[in-house]
This record gives sequence, C-alpha cells and structure tokens, in this order.
Amino acid sequence: MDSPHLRPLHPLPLQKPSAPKQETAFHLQMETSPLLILSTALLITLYFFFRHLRCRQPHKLPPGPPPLPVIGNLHQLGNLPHRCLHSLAKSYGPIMFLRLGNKPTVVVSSTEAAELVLKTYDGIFSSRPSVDALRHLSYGNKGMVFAESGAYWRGMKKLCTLQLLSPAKVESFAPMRREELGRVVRRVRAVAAKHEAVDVSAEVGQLIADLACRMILGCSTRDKFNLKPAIHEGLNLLGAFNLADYVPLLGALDLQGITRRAKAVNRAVDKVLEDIIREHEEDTTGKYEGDFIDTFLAGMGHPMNGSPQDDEPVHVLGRTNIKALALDMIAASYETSSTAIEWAMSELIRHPHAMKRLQRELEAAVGLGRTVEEADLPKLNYMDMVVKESFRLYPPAPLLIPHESTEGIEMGGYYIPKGTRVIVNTWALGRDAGAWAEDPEEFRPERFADSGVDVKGRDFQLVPFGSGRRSCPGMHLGLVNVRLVLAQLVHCFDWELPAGTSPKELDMSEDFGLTMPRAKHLILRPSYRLLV
Ligand code: HEM
Repeated sequence: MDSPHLRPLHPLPLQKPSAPKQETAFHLQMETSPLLILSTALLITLYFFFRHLRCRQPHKLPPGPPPLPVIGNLHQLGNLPHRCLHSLAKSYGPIMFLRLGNKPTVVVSSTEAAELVLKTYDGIFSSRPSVDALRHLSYGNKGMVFAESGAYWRGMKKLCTLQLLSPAKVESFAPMRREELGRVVRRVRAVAAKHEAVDVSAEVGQLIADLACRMILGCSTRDKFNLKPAIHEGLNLLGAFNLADYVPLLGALDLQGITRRAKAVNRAVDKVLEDIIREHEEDTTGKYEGDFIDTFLAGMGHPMNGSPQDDEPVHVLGRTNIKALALDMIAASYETSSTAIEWAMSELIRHPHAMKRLQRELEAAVGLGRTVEEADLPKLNYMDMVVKESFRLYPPAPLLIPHESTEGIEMGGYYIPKGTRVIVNTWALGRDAGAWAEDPEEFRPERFADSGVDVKGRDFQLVPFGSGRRSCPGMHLGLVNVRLVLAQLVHCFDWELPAGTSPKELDMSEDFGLTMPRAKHLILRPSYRLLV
C-alpha cells in the first residue's frame, strides 16, 4: 500500500481500507493510460473519418467528362448523340454524369444500370424534365408524354391503358388496318407491274400516318390535310438538344431557331385540330364514334386526375388539353412504327437468307393464295425474331424520352441529385457486350431462337418501349402495326435494290431526333409473288 503506484490520484477520504479490488482496478487503469488514450483517440478519429465518409458518400457523383464553362458537355453530343454518348460511356462507365449547360444529367448505358433506373428506382425517376420547345409546340405542355409525374399524368396514363390503347380497342381497328394496308399493296403492285422502284420509307411512313390519323382523329391524311411534315419537324425539334433547356440565358436568343420553328408547327397543326374537333362536335351521323377525339370530347369538363391526393389540384379536361393530347398520340405513333419497319426491311435486303427464311415461314403459315391477316401473326416465330433483332439494333427512340429524378438518391454507388435529367441509351443497351455476347453489331435474328428475351420491358438489354411507369402505353398497337406491315410487304413481294447497288453498299446511316429514322429513304424494286 505504500507503493506510490497504489496511491490514489485524488484523496478518497470515505474509501474504506477494505476495498483493495477497487484500488487494484484503478491502479491497472492508471498503468495503461497512454495506450488507452492512444486507442481512444484512434477510435474517435476512425469514428469521425467513417462518419465523414458516410456523409460524403451520397454526394459522390458518377464519373464523367469534365464540363466546359456555360455549355458543360453539350459540345460532346455531336449530331448523333446516342453514338457519342455510347463512346463516352466506354471511358466513363455505364452510369455517367454530364452537365448539359447547367443541367445535371446522368446517362445509363448497361443492362444493370437501366434496370436500376426503370425498375428498382422507377418511382423516383418517373418524372420528365421541362422542355422549352413544348411550350410552343404543345400548348404550354398540356399533353401527357412530357407531363411531369403527378395526378394529371396518372389520369391520362390510365385513360390510355384502359380505354384508348387497350387490346380490345386496338382489335376494334383491325378492319381499318386491313383496308389501308390493302390500298398500299395494290399501289405497290401497280409499281411492280411497271418494273419501277418504290420509296419504301415514304410508303410505310404515309401508311402509318393514315392508320394513326384515322384512329385518333377519325379521318385519314387523304381526306383534307397532311400533318406528317409538321409532326416530323416537331419530333426533330423535341429531339434536338435545345440551348434554351440547358442555358436559359442563351435560350432567349433562340440561336438554333427552335422556338420560331416550334411556333410555326403549332400554328399549322392547331388549325387542323380545331377543324377536326368542330366537325366531331357538329356530326350527327355517328361516323366518328370510338375515335380518340370522340373519347376525349366525352370526357370534356370532367376531372382528369388519376388517383388524386389531397394536396393535388383537380385537372378538368378542356379543349386545349384535347388538342395537346391528340397531338401527343399522333407524334408518339407516327414515326416509331414506320422507323421500325424501314430498318427491318433494310436489314432483310442486306441479309437475303433471312428474307428467304421469313418468306418460307409466311408461305407455310399463310400460303401464296392470300394476303396476311392479323390472326396469322401469332404463328410467325421467325418474324418475331426479325422484329426483335431490328428493335435491338435500331430502337425507334434511341434515348427513350428523358426522365427526371424527383429526389436525391444513391444508385449503383453514386449520388444522383434531385432534378437530374436521366437518359437511358437504349441504342447502347442493344450493343451491351455483357448482354449480347455474340457479334452485337451483326443482324442475326437467330440469336433469339432459344432465348426468352422479349421487348415488353422485363429484359433490360432490350427496352425499345421503355419499362415501368413511363413505359409506352401504345406497345401492343405498335407491335401489331410493325408485324403486320412487315409480314405483308415480305409476303406479297420479292424485293431488290435498284440496279447498280449491292446489299453491302446500302447506306445504313441514321438521322437523329426524338426518333431515329434512316437518313436516306429506302428505295427498292418490288415484284409481286402471290397467286391472287
Ligand atoms: C413501334 C412503336 C412504338 C415504339 C417503339 C414506342 C416507344 C416508346 C418509348 C421508348 C417511349 C418512352 C418510354 C420512356 O420514356 O421510358 C414511349 C412513350 C409513349 N408512347 Fe410509344 N412507342 C411506339 C408506339 C406508340 C403508339 C402507337 C402510341 C399511341 C398511339 C404510343 C404512345 C406513347 C405515349 C402516350 C407515351 C408516353 C408515356 C408516358 O410518358 O407515360 N406509342 N413510346
């Protein structure tokens, strides 16, 4: 007890001498105190270090190319953004961060990353960024394709899914499709008889426009107007990376002329839509019954909210909404299906064995004594493979339609801030070497022979219609159109390139807008092959 080591640091007057254990413990603590202090300090440092890391982790943005002042990475998009973004992703990875002007933007380019955006965090990424051109094109953005997520969009989506584009509704327009497609077959047959060439792109584009107009507006483009050039221009304007969206200060100058052109498109379209709506209102014969304008007019003045929450305003469907929605539907259906058909035809011409195999399948299922009917489509397995392969290499909307995050979120180890524009590069997904092991650049429909991969939004390496909340409500109709028209063209005619062009030389370059049509029209010479 005399040892200085056993002396308490502070006098403990009340401590009984019979408390040796306590004294010993105290003594031991005192003996190891430098070690204790060191380890405590280390623990505290580690605690704060990891806490700091944890706090910082959510703010670790995905990698990406360094941005320039003001324009950010806009200069790196080029004329074909899907290709430029694909090659940038090879350096920076499948979740890549860009600044387009002052807008934070994330581009996803792999199957796994697409699944994170379109499925795992679908609820957070299901809004749309505001697009300046739409203010002028589409009545201050009163349509649904670019509507931000919320009650109005939910209501419209429900109307689309359950009424306008339901399988039963699509089926009800089958006679109209037969009639319009029959007209095209007769016209091409007449050209074939004269041994002349057909502009397949123009012919298919006009057919799809007529199908859409009759279904949506109740009259075809032959009747009294042709919206096709205006819609084509509108889609190009929407696909363009508009400075007004990214550098609002420069936007006022309209350096690309987008605002001016968008206003011109709207003026042209508005007059036509006004006339059509008036005709519907005045009609007493019932000839417009069941078309989309008729359905919209029946809902005019009624609330359009999906499942309104308490704090959400109630939207009542008015005349301007009807025009904006009709325009949306036409724009969404016009170039998507026709683009898919012209690319499939282009690849079939370049791959005669695939064309022959498809014709043999059609001969077996339909015979040469008649044309294809919609009821034949489920029997055409190889046809399905051709369509899937075509969607893989040429997704009609190569960057889908931009999504936007409504909250900050950690995804794939990176932080994606609230209000980030999210681009899914479906063009790159179709070439994702991880998902398409064998020759991803090659057109080979047979790759789908033993694979369960489909286009319906469950397989994220192939999502031409998107997936999740924002996926395309017109998928069923789009697939019917593409399969039917392609099957009919291949069944009724043999096709060859005009003299002097070999299949290998066919120009396969693409244009870029919201959709990705061929840059040059596909011109082919048909010869009729049926016995009727
Ligand atoms: C082959 C034909 C078609 C293709 C490839 C296609 C593709 C797409 C794609 C990629 C999207 C965006 C998905 C996303 O942002 O995640 C979309 C949206 C949409 N599509 Fe289609 N589409 C086709 C036909 C149609 C048709 C025929 C209609 C209607 C008549 C239609 C109506 C719509 C609408 C209304 C949206 C917006 C959905 C929303 O924002 O919630 N589409 N489509």
